[in-house]
Amino acid sequence: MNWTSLIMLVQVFFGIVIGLYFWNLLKNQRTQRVSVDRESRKEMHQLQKLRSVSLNEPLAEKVRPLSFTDIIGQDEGIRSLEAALCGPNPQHVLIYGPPGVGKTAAARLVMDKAKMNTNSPFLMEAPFIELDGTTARFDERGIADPLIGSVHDPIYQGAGSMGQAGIPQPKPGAITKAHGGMLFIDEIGELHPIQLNKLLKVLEDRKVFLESAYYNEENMSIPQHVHDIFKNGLPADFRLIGATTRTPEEIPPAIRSRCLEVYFRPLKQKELATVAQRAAERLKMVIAEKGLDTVSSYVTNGREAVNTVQIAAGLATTEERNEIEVSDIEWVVHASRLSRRPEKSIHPEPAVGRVNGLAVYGPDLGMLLEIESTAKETEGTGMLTVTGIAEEENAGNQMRSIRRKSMARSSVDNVMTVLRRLHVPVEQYDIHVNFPGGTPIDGPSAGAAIATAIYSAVNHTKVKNDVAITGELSIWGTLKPVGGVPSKVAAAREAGATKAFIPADNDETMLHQMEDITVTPLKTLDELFANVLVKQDDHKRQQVPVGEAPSSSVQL
Ligand SMILES: Nc1ncnc2c1ncn2[C@@H]1O[C@H](COP(=O)(O)OP(=O)(O)OP(=O)(O)O)[C@@H](O)[C@H]1O
Repeated sequence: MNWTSLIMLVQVFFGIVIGLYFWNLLKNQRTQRVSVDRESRKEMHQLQKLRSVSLNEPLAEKVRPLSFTDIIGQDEGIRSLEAALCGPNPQHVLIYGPPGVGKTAAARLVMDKAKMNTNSPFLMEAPFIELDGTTARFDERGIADPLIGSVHDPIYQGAGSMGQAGIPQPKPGAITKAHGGMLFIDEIGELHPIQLNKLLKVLEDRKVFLESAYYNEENMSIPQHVHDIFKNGLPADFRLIGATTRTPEEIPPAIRSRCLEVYFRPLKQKELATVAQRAAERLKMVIAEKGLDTVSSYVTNGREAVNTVQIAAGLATTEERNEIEVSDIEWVVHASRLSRRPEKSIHPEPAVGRVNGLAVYGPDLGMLLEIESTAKETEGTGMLTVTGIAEEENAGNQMRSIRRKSMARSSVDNVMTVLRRLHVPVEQYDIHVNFPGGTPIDGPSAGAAIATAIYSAVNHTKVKNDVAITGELSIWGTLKPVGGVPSKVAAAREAGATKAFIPADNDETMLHQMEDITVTPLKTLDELFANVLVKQDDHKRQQVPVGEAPSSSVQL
């Protein structure tokens, strides 16, 4: 055997070895693919089997509002929503309101309404994307950001063929999916502050730039579309609808200033009964008037009304009835541990030391705030006791937080100064001011009402029972403007008051258009006393001893 044939033999040998290696590699790949295909077919079969099974439509779906007319009691909010989004120049919107009053239901319907307007920039195929602020996870490393989008870097498992080639892959977030349409973020106030800041930037730029340490613009193996995304950003031109149960003050001003603010209000008892009635109709059930009364006096919002009817309907159906009985509703309210709504209403008679103040306890949520005061003449210097208020409060924001004496307590001190200026001998009395009801009260807006209660107690003069008062009191005795006056006046009317006294600086035309209540703007405490205290002739002056509870006082 010569050298040539030996070399050929070696070449053939290596050729066979290399051939066998590649053949083996291919075989392995094929076997792998066959087993992946087999596995995938099995999974697909399983998936189809799962999809073939479906229960009937959940009751919650059956009663979901299908048009704006199905949403009860929110005409004003819906009107603002339509004005903001259904015209030729749609704007970003923030919807405030308590839980379960129809914010989500309205937001889901507004896109269809907008598309009906031929001048609307939303195309027929415009997307409506929903995201929940409470579950939109914030990931500092930006590996997965469902809101803004993220880049799947080649180091991560499952980066696929692009990953193996060292290519970073941009993954669009909700803002890009909503491009050309609307992005609805429920509970927007729960988003992480950094997410909110990023969102703000997107609202400005109408596109989003993603970043990756693995991106290199010189890298020719990176596909054209990836280069384009890193250079020009992903489109994100949408209109935002944010819904929140928080108050406007809790939402960053930068977001608020870019949005039209819309308010959904709590539902009144009658409206809750209508929601319950409609839910029963949609479930093809009959419900008696008394049943509706029971539902509406226990539930606090539309969702609770609908849920109560659904469970009661379930009870009736299992007993093959199509009528929901009062006992079904009673069973549900007790099983759900619902308690009867405390209906605040004015007292039937005027009394000494008892005043109807007004407060707000959430966006657009006003309430009648009872204030009571007693005054007992004393030998020495009188003592002042204030109960039912918050003792201290936290103010400021996340950057700077301060603790201060409660504003309600400070207003009582201001009141004492004003009364001394009016020559009311407050230091000769032990005075007790109480805010009954169990909710710690805070804020300065009850100043005028507190002054009336103390003045009334010291002078044994009754306060009219059908009047309600709001207004901060300056130490000079003037009434200063306060927030939430329309909802406070509405709450006063609901409670049966026929006259509301507000600071002159809060005077608005809409307040005078309210039915069943007269709204009077005032400048000073003197004017207030002249209007709200019962004028009595000296001989008729009531004989309630100082400090004794008025006859019509509530038992706590
Ligand atoms: N004003 C209403 N009119 C009719 N139905 C209502 C109303 N409010 C709530 N509902 C019923 O309650 C369900 C839940 O309401 P929705 O999700 O719109 O409330 P929400 O204000 O968005 O509450 P949350 O802040 O808790 O998300 C609705 O699908 C509807 O069946």
